[in-house]
Amino acid sequence: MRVTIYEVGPRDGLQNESAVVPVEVKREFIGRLAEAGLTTIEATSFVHPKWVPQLADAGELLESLPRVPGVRYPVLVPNERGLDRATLQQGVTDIAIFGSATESFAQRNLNRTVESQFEMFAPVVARALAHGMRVRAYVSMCFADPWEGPVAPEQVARVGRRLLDLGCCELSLGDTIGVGTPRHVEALLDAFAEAGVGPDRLAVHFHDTYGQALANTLTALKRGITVVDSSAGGIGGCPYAKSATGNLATEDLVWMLDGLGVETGVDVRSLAATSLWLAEILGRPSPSRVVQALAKEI
Ligand SMILES: CC(C)(COP(=O)([O-])OP(=O)([O-])OC[C@H]1O[C@@H](n2cnc3c(N)ncnc32)[C@H](O)[C@@H]1OP(=O)([O-])[O-])[C@@H](O)C(=O)NCCC(=O)NCCSC(=O)C[C@@](C)(O)CC(=O)[O-]
Repeated sequence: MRVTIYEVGPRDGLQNESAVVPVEVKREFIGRLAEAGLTTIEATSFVHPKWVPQLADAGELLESLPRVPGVRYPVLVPNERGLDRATLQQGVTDIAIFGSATESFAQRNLNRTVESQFEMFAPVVARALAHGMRVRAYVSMCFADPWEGPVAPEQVARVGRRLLDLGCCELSLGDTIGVGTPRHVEALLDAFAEAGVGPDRLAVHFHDTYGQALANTLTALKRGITVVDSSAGGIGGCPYAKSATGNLATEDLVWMLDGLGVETGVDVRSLAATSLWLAEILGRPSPSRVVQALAKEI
């Protein structure tokens, strides 16, 4: 078995830093992630720079990224303006749109209703596919929403199905505020199966607020999912969902997968060294237990 790790640290992680990280640091971070063996590294976002100033340097960053054979750098794109900006850059081959399962988050994150988000995304996906790009979709607030409480799995599956039907090749299921447990994961995957979406088209994206991300990931793997999102050192969050903390740490994920004999191609020690380097720059320790444990021997 092989699991593809979809690294989101440079985007999901750095978008939530209070300080703006210099473009040179981002470039070195991404280069080091590729050296550690990660092959899918979500680099940045072409969202409105006023909404996420931390990623306002998206164009400059992409221009200067090392082109490593076999390494892809997907970027978030919410709308046609974002796609215009992304396609100005050489070598953008993968984009991701990001929808919400709930009205409250759709409004706060996209300034749209759940229904009108599809109208915004449809031309983006059509144009990106015509350019030969690969398009992923996210659906956020898959288990609960800070303003609306628990979210019904069927509601998430309905939104997710519509995002996939736009022509996206993969749907990443976001536990944006990190409250889900394995039982919720089972129920959500049942709802997707019911809606005709199997694990081959799904990825999982767990924030680790309540320490459940690894257990949730294992549950998803047992259900046949083979693409897992995580962020180096466990940095991350979402600026429009204040209760969101970091993603599942990539080191915690790799440690578990190594132990299970599942191939990832990632060197956990090299990755932890990068997270320690970044933690020094960010001025606070990595929340990852594996990074903390390896710090003693690196
Ligand atoms: C979607 C919008 C743009 C709508 O924002 P809006 O204000 O409704 O935009 P608009 O379409 O009304 O346009 C207003 C102005 O913004 C400009 N504009 C419009 N779009 C862009 C763009 N792309 N780049 C640059 N400029 C842009 C546009 O050109 C126009 O300029 P004007 O004509 O007034 O001079 C805004 O809500 C936005 O940027 N939202 C992004 C929020 C975000 O990035 N959140 C974090 C990522 S999602 C996440 O983290 C969750 C995830 C994916 O990790 C999964 C999980 O954990 O659940």
